[in-house]
Amino acid sequence: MSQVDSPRQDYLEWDEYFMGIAILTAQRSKDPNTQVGCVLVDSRFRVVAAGYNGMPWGCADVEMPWGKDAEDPLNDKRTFVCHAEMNAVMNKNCVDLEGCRLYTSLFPCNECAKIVVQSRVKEVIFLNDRDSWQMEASKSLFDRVGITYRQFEPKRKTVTIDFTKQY
Ligand SMILES: Nc1ccn([C@H]2C[C@H](O)[C@@H](COP(=O)(O)O)O2)c(=O)n1
Ligand SMILES: [Zn+2]
Repeated sequence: MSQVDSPRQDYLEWDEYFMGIAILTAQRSKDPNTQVGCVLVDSRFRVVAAGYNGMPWGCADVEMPWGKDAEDPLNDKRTFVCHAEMNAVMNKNCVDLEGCRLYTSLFPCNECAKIVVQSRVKEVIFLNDRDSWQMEASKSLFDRVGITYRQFEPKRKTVTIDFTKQY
């Protein structure tokens, strides 16, 4: 058996690891159009929260609207769905989120930005962005209060999870 005395080089970097968890978390979402995942990480690189977009607790997914109906807000998912970021903050397993980093697969909307600010998160790392007034409002809010944000720049294209492999 061959022995090596040097550490692995191909390990995941922190950003890849946490964004990977956010993307995996998004796979729990029932939204047929867009699945978003979010992870909160403390200053000691511990995951303290995770969330994905979904209907509020107790709502039967099959009874809720999943489309966007501009005519009838009661038949529009946007009226009801809880965003990944909000769910992550609500699900935190620590007392407060001051100084935490937030990893999200989609830039936070203006409503979640308010929650992010109030939680004293210090940095937002996002995978994708949208050209919308909601995201623009979030950026102006983050700029005002000094929350930094940056797009995740992957060094690798894929991370494979193979349930059939022996780990
Ligand atoms: N930062 C965000 C942005 C959006 N979401 C959720 C809200 C909806 O469930 C979905 C977007 O649906 P679409 O407009 O693409 O039909 O993503 C979120 O959780 N976090
Ligand atoms: Zn939001």
